[in-house]
Amino acid sequence: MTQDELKKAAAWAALEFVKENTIVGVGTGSTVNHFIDALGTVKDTITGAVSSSEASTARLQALGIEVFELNDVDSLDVYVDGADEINAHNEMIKGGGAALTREKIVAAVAKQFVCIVDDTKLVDTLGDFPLPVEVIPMARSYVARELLKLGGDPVYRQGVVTDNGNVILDVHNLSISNAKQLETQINSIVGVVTNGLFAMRGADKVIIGTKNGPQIK
Ligand SMILES: O=C[C@H](O)[C@H](O)[C@H](O)COP(=O)(O)O
Repeated sequence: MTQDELKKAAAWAALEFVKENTIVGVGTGSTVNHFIDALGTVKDTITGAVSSSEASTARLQALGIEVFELNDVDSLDVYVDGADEINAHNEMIKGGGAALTREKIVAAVAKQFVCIVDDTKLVDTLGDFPLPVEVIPMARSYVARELLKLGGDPVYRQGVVTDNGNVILDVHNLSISNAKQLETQINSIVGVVTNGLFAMRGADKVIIGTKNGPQIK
């Protein structure tokens, strides 16, 4: 099976966590795109979706799924999203597609975070994937200097502007032994909007696409 087929298998398996007559929290990325396709097949049984990016919103609406503003929704039963890396504690690096901040906000509202990944995303230690940090544009150089002090090598993601009008620094060469601590530490740098560590609020369930079929843990 190709990596994309593994992503698709994990994404479709997430339908089992979607309850009738609810609003579903929807993440961003190539794995989630398969989930949106799956959601399209049950669109008449759900109330709609809250989206974590302009890209996912466009895809949901193209399938005729109503997209609600998060501010108009009190709670979400489930949030389904992919990850760039995930460890055995269900802590993740996300933001490869620059959608990390809205993803973290929608995830915070959801009762359950279901992470959908192919098995190449499983790691022992987070940090091989460069950690995305969303930064207010005028703070970019200052934040980069502070990230250097933490032992990382920040690289400006040229040409990328987030849905919130900000920029991304990708921090290379981090070997992350305490993800919760680093998440908090980076978020406390002035000018950082948020970083792509999802450790304080990790995944509750993980669906892994494997060649033997989707595994849920
Ligand atoms: O900003 C993007 C998101 O965090 C994605 O969920 C993450 O990058 C995984 O994306 P993909 O499913 O395309 O590997």
